[in-house]
Amino acid sequence: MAAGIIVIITVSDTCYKNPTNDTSGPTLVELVKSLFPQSTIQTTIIPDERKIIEDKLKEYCMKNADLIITTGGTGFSNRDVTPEATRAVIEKEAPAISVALTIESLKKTPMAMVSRSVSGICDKTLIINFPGSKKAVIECFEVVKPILHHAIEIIKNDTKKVKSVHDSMQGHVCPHKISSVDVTKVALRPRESPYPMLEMTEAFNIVDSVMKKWVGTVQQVNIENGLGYVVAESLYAKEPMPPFPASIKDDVTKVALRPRESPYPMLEMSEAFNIVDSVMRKWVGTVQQVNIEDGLGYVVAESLYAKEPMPPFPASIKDGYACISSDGAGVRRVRAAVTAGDSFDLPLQSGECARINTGAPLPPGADCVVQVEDTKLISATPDNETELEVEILTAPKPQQDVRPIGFDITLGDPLVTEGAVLDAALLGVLAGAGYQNVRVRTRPVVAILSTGNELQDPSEVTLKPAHIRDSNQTMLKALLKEQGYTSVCMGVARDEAGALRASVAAALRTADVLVCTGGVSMGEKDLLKPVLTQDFDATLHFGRVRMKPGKPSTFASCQFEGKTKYIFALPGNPVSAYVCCLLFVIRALRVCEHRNAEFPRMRVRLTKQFPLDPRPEYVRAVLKFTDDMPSAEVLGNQCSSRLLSACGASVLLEMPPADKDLRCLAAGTVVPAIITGRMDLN
Ligand SMILES: Nc1nc2c(c(=O)[nH]1)N[C@H]1C(S)=C(S)[C@@H](COP(=O)(O)OP(=O)(O)OC[C@H]3O[C@@H](n4cnc5c(N)ncnc54)[C@H](O)[C@@H]3O)O[C@H]1N2
Ligand code: MOO
Ligand SMILES: [Mg+2]
Repeated sequence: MAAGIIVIITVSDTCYKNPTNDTSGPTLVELVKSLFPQSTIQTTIIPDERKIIEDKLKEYCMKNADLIITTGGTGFSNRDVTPEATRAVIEKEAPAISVALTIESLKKTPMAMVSRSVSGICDKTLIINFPGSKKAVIECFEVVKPILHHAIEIIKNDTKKVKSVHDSMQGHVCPHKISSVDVTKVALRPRESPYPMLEMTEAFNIVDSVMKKWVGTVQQVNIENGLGYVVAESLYAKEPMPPFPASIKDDVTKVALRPRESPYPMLEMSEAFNIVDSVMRKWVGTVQQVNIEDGLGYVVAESLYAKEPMPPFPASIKDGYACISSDGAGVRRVRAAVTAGDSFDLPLQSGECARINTGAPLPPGADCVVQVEDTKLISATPDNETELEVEILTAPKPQQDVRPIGFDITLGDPLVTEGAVLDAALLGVLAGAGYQNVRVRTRPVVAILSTGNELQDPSEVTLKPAHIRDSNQTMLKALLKEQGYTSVCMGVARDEAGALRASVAAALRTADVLVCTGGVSMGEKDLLKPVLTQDFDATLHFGRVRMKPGKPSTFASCQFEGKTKYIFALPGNPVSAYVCCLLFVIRALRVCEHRNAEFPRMRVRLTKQFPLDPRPEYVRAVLKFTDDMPSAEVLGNQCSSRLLSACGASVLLEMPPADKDLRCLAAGTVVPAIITGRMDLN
């Protein structure tokens, strides 16, 4: 066997702190040396940290080590995580090795039962876990010794096909076919692609296994900028939430004069939606110009047409030879070469061809392209740098493998029509068509305001008695961003008429649409509705909706400094704010842009039974796509204060209200789901 790299990793907190404690590592080195005298043996000592173990294993797999033997961290204690780290790195498990180790070790000691060794293969590397003691290492090595050479040999041989693809992906040429080809010798280039044609599944597996070895690190982001990142640590509640017992209903005993019934009629959802639509439709948007770099998600306000055809010249679809089709099959003189970006003016004559590349313009006179695979080299210059004659093996048809002028886009074709939403492909089309700027419909400026005497800034470490941190501003800003809208945060207003008045005025000065949370229900500190009506002369379009969560949802508009402003005063409970922002605010913003305001819906199957509320309920859930119909897993307790119930949600299940005949939906019931989030969050 060719000499390779063999790695011994000692996994142990104590040896890491003091390497002189390591006896099993050096013992293993001696054993390995005697079996693989030609190999390079590398050793390292690392602590019992899963991420560090994984990264070390990946690092040596990347270096194409033949064998990695770990010693330590296989037991039952909390810190023993070597098997878990190994399992995360290997692509194929080799369970028989671990079984053999266990059987043989059990003959010596029942303690073998508390070793959880894992063995397996990652690409070209065999990884085996040994326990941590010197004695165990000697015994285990005896067990695997007879198979090591053979196992390593098989793993190496089996990877030929994969290796050629790995190499080509890494910019190396495929070794067994064209490693000797000098790219300047055009005449010697292969007439068949040397790269094996993989099936999609093979390609996916290779991408996965190569990318799995990417050794990422961990970085810290501020929660303001965290949207979409994958969390690298588990975080735990430092305080209970709420930190004090909170009454579900306000204490009504002390404030003699407030109404005992809400004066706001309870609207049905359909009525509330109709009101949002009809009020927001009156928003008079204008048109603004954006650079295509910033255009993603905007609604186009003008139709744009192609100013040039695409391609602007007849272009080759293949790497091959531009020919005259009426010449038929047979030998041609290779008159010249045209690569992409070149132009070529001299017309081809009968009996001639020009070497041509994909995307290059056809020379005048040529009317077809013959791909290189369908040709044979007849003669070349002695240095092989130029082809002189090639044989066209099959008679070409006119226009074969040619994209004529305007094939993709004809001059004057509509590229984008008014009302389209700019996505990645459209922006690419505009870039390709020479449009740098595009006129789009303006969007209302959105401001977010939290209200509540109990709220502290999220950055504050210590909570004052009876206080909580403001989660709504951060959440709503990110939620709007997820849905494609920007917003500005206006801070927290105290539950006092003067403070609310000042904060609302500041927000309305900045924004067209104000989204505020809290202070809209029945408590004596719920002052937002009276402040809006009395101080801003606002029209309350609705103040209560039959929905859960979100019952006291409020929508108002007013004139402020000569402009119409719109206020969504959402309930303070974080989940109510989350759901109502999706259902009302996003809807309103889409109406302003004259877009389809409805989220798409799909039918999904409940995995568990669900008790119904008297109000129609919007239940946060994730979807699993294991069956014909997606199944919906409800994200735990749906209390409107528990924002964890919205974490990772991709849908809001539309649950019907309970009635006397139907109080609970059985598992398996099909319900409509409003698609509000991404389906691929883990
Ligand atoms: N007597 C009644 N009491 C309540 C009713 C009712 O019909 N009759 N409705 C309940 C419902 S339903 C909801 S929802 C809430 C809505 O309350 P408000 O909109 O008045 O909001 P607040 O009272 O200010 O706060 C409610 C809850 O949310 C917490 N909160 C507020 N803002 C934030 C924030 N920015 N970040 C995190 N948490 C926040 C606040 O501390 C409260 O716990 O009213 C019920 N009461
Ligand atoms: O409507 Mo509230 O949002 O049920 O908790
Ligand atoms: Mg309240």
